[in-house]
Amino acid sequence: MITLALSKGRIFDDIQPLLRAAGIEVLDDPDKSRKLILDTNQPDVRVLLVRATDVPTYVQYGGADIGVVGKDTLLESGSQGLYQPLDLQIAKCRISVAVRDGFDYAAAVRQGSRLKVATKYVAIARDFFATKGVHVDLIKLYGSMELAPLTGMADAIVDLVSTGNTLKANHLIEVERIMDISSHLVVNQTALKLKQVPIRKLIDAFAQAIQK
Ligand SMILES: Nc1ncnc2c1ncn2[C@@H]1O[C@H](COP(=O)(O)OP(=O)(O)OP(=O)(O)O)[C@@H](O)[C@H]1O
Ligand SMILES: O=P(O)(O)OC[C@H]1O[C@H](OP(=O)(O)OP(=O)(O)O)[C@H](O)[C@@H]1O
Repeated sequence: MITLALSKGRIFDDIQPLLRAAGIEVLDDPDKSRKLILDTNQPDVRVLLVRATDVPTYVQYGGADIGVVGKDTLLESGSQGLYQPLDLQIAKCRISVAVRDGFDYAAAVRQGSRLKVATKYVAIARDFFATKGVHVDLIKLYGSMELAPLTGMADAIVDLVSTGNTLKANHLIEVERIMDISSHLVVNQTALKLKQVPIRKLIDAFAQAIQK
């Protein structure tokens, strides 16, 4: 049995074409069912639905053999002991710094001001600003980061950007791109040894499908 950990929503949706290319059809619809273990058309492949941030944990501790997770989550929460064989090139976005329209970020950086930065990505933000030599006070949030500059709680946010619509709708401007993000395949190292043939087969099928 191969157990694949996926998060509901964007990653679940975007991985479907790659699963199909590997001959795997998920039989349940996570939007219609409350089931957390989903069957597939392959009797020896099942899908676990977990929170995006929990995917590395399930794979690390062997609750799942493989998983699909954003690079942002891997960088932020660590990827200890995980084999990362493939960039799946799905759920593509970038992680950026954004400020309220009208806030002079360049001047603040130039003057060496201490910036208040709100983010879910504290580790990534700390690294980024440390490399730039910018002093920051980091405020950890779990969502709706856009509100922090709007309410005066922070000068800037570090968050994911894709179309830019969320920033635009909240009168925020992207001022720096920290890095590009996509989702990666992560594999439990013991599972890779014990179930080498089916896992390699799956990795190869995904790799081929990505190239098409
Ligand atoms: N707007 C976006 N466009 C493309 N990819 C995105 C976007 N937002 C997030 N992602 C990617 O998809 C992954 C999963 O995002 P999703 O919104 O499903 O979970 P989450 O809400 O970030 O996690 P959690 O439920 O654990 O809080 C993110 O880690 C990121 O890599
Ligand atoms: O540039 P855009 O295309 O507007 O995408 C960016 C938005 O996408 C993500 O939120 P998501 O849609 O995952 O909502 P959530 O964080 O509340 O889950 C991210 O946190 C941004 O808010």
